[in-house]
Amino acid sequence: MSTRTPAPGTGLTERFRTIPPAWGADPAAPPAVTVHHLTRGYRGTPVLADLTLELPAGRIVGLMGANGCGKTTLLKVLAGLLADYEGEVTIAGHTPGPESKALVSFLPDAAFLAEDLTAERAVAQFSRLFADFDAAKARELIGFFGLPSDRTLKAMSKGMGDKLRITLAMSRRARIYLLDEPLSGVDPAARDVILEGVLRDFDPEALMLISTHLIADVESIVDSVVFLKDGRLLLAADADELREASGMSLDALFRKEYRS
Ligand SMILES: Nc1ncnc2c1ncn2[C@@H]1O[C@H](COP(=O)(O)OP(=O)(O)OP(=O)(O)O)[C@@H](O)[C@H]1O
Repeated sequence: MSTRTPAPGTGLTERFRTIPPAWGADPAAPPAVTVHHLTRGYRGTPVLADLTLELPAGRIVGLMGANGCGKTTLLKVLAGLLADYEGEVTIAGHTPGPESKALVSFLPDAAFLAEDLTAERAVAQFSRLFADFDAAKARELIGFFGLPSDRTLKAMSKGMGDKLRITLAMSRRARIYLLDEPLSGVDPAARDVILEGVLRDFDPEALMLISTHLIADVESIVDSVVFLKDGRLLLAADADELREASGMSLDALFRKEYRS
C-alpha cells in the first residue's frame, strides 16, 4: 500500500459530486433543481449522457465545460424548451412545463429581442409577458448600466444590447435564473459592471446557474460549480471547498481537468 500523500488536485472528481445546501439554508429543504439520468442528443448523437445532479436554492452555480459539452442543451431542458429527453428533471418540484416556466428566468446565448425595441418598450413588453417582472428594478438597472431608454436595440452597441438583455432577465422575480454565456463577446472592462448588475438586488434564496467556458470570467461571483465533460458530470462542489482541496483557483483547476 502506498503511503505517499496524493498530489494536490488528485481524486477530486471522485470526491466532489454534490453541491451542499447554501450556508444557513434548511438542510432538509428539497433542491431547487433535480436532474436524474438525463440523456438528450440531436439526431441520434448523444450530448447529455446519463447526467445526474442536484442544485440547491440560494446558490450561484457556475456551469463549466468546454465548447460543445452540453451546457446549452442542459439549460434548455431546465428552461422547458427541450421536452423530448430521457430521465427525470424537476424545477422547484415541477417537471419542466408551464408551472416551472413561470419560476424560471432564462437568458439564452442567442439574440431574443426584436431589433426595433427600445429599453423602455422592452420593459413594457416584459411587464405584459411576465407576471413576476419588476419594472422598477429594470429601470433601476437601465440607469445603473447607463443605457439610453429611447434608442432601439439596432442602434445600440453589442455591449449595450447585452446589458439590456441581462437587465430584462434579472428583473423577473424568479426562483431560478439560467444565464447562458452572459459575458461572451463582452469586453473585459464591461464584464465587472455586468456582473455587478447581475448581483444587484439578487434574491439570496434564488438559484442562479450561469454557463461559461471561460471560468475566470465568473469565478468572482460563483459560490459553487458544476463541471461537465462530454455530457457527463465531471464534478460538482462548493467553490471554496474545491479551491481549498485542490490548492488552485477554479480557473487553474478547470484548465487541468480539461487538458487532454
Ligand atoms: N439543434 C441542434 N442540432 C444538432 N446538433 C446540435 C443542436 N444544438 C446543439 N447541437 C450539438 O450538440 C452539442 C452540444 O451543444 P451545446 O450547445 O449544448 O454545448 P455547449 O456546451 O453549450 O457549447 P458552447 O460552449 O459552444 O456553447 C454540440 O456538438 C452541438 O453542435
